[in-house]
Amino acid sequence: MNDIAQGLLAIIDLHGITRLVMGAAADKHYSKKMKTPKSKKAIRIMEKADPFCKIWFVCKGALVSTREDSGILSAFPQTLAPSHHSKALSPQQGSHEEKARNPSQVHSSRPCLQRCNQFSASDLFPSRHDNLTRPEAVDLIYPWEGILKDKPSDLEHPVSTSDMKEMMRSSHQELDDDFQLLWPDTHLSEGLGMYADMYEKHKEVLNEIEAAKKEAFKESSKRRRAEFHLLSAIQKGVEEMLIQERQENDHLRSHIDDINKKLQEAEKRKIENEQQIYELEHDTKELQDKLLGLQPLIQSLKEENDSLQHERENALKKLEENMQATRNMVSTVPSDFSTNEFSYEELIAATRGFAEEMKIGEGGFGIVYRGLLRNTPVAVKVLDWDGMHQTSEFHQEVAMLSRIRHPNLVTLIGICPEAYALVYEYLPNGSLEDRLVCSINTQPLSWQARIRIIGEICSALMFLHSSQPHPVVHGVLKPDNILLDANLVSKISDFGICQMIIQSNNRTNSVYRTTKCKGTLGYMDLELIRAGQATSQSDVHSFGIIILRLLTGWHKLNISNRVKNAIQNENLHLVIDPLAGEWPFVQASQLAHLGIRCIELSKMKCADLATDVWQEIMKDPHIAADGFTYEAEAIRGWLSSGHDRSPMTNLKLENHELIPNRALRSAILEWVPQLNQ
Ligand SMILES: Nc1ncnc2c1ncn2[C@@H]1O[C@H](COP(=O)(O)OP(=O)(O)OP(=O)(O)O)[C@@H](O)[C@H]1O
Repeated sequence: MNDIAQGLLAIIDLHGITRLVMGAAADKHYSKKMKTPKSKKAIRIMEKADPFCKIWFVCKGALVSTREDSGILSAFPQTLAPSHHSKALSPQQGSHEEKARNPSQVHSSRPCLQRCNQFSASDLFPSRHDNLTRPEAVDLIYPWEGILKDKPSDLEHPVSTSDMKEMMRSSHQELDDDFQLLWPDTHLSEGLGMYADMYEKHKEVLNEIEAAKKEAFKESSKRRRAEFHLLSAIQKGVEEMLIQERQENDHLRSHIDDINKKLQEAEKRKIENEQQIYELEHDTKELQDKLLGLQPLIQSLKEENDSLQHERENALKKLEENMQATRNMVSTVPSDFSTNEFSYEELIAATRGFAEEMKIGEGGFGIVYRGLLRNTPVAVKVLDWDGMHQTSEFHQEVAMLSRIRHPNLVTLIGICPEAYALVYEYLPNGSLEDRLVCSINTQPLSWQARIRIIGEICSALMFLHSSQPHPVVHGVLKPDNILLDANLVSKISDFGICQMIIQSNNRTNSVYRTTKCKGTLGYMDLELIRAGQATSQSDVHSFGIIILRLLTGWHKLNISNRVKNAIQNENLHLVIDPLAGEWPFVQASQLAHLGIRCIELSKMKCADLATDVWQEIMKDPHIAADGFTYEAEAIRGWLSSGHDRSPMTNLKLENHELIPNRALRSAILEWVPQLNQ
């Protein structure tokens, strides 16, 4: 409660205070001329305080003014006004009983109180208060001391409650004494004589009036208290309500602010979206226009594509026809065909007179020299030929062999009958044997290259075995006879030579072949050797051994039994050649089975690479992004297992698209029935 005056008023009402002494102004403002209170609080108390409360306003120890308890005094009948009837009152009856019940009210009804207007502060307060070191501090009684937290500045030195009570008691006593002086008992008894009855009645009436007044005052106080409590409660409620409303308003305002912000953002987004839609519509329209403009181009491209497709089909058809014609040409040896023949002088010039430094090596059939013939690098094989009398036969056989062309057969360029020499294309990367033993510190062949080479050898062998009018058998197939070109593409050399030599020497010495074919025993079937015959079965057997050699890197006899055991013991992974890199186990296992199968097939008369082996290698050839042809299932498996590099080149594949190799497929399909005839 910050309004002190209001607080004092409430306390006056609450406690029914009827006597109050309070400061009229701060001491420093005191002047003798001061007749009314100057402090705002004092003025307000004077104006608003309960009319029953009499107030003495003091300043610097002097009484400045008094506000009478006009409510009570005015309630008295005029006849009882102290100035007229003071002598009619019985001091004993009036003072003592009433003093006991409500001394303040009794005092207020005493005529002597009228004199208080003329009292100085020292008159009002007993002499002992004059001894107060600071009389000006006696401004206000604080029975409620502690309730008011802040004392007003002009009430800096309030008198204690006990002091004030004492002051009041002394004052009452003094007033009683005055009565005693005015109405001594002797005068009363004498004066009442004739008016005794009247006096008694008067007294009764006065008592009744007094009682009624008390009752009225009590009621009024009670009502005011109730009103005060009610007002306080209402005020408190209103304040709480206001606080709550303020909080709600704040909350509502912040909520509205949030909504406004969101609205603004939504508006912004809406504008952006509209802008985007507009741009998209614009772009769409532009694209549609462009598309319309491109329509003729698309149409012409479509037509071009159709015609190209048509051309392609025709080309394929032509290719197939050409292939067929080639096959017919190969199978039919024209009588007038003339082989490239080189003179002995030419060979001497090409090989620098068969110089030692031009010698590449020596095999079972003769010595091989490197040379440059007609600006072409060549390999010249001078045969160790002792059947001089059969020159015509040699000529015929070689002529036949020189017509056989296949990408995986070393091309026989020509012959030199004078020197019994064969002139071949030169293959710079040596033999498969050299690569397998990594001679001259060459890199080992990868498993991809090995699988490719197996396919190439199979293809070449099939071609030889299907040659017309009679099949060409290699007879001594081994890694030394498989040469590699600059791109490590494998080519079989010496095909037909063994057979030719055997045939030419058959009549004289059947053991010749085996003694001459050094290093071939591991690749030839002993039974076939004993039978003294080189057949396609012997080639299949050798091919099986070569497969196992490429798979394991072993150069051992009995290799097929060792691989078989590994398969049975489920430890094939222990026998595959680690130098070839990380073999895909499925392919490695397939190759192991294929190699063993070839060896077993060779024992049967019906062994056929095309139907029994090749079919397993290629059923549905597809071209991958690296340009190589693969079995569709194998290359799909390769790609789907996460590989993105070429199995052949190990370079990254540009894409994973596979194009069916229709030409090869149709060739295979055509081939197979022919082979089976
Ligand atoms: N066309 C060729 N180009 C390059 N080198 C060749 C060519 N032909 C053969 N050679 C090499 O000449 C050497 C001798 O080859 P040759 O074919 O006479 O014997 P071989 O195959 O090793 O054994 P055999 O003839 O007893 O089977 C080998 O090192 C071989 O690699």
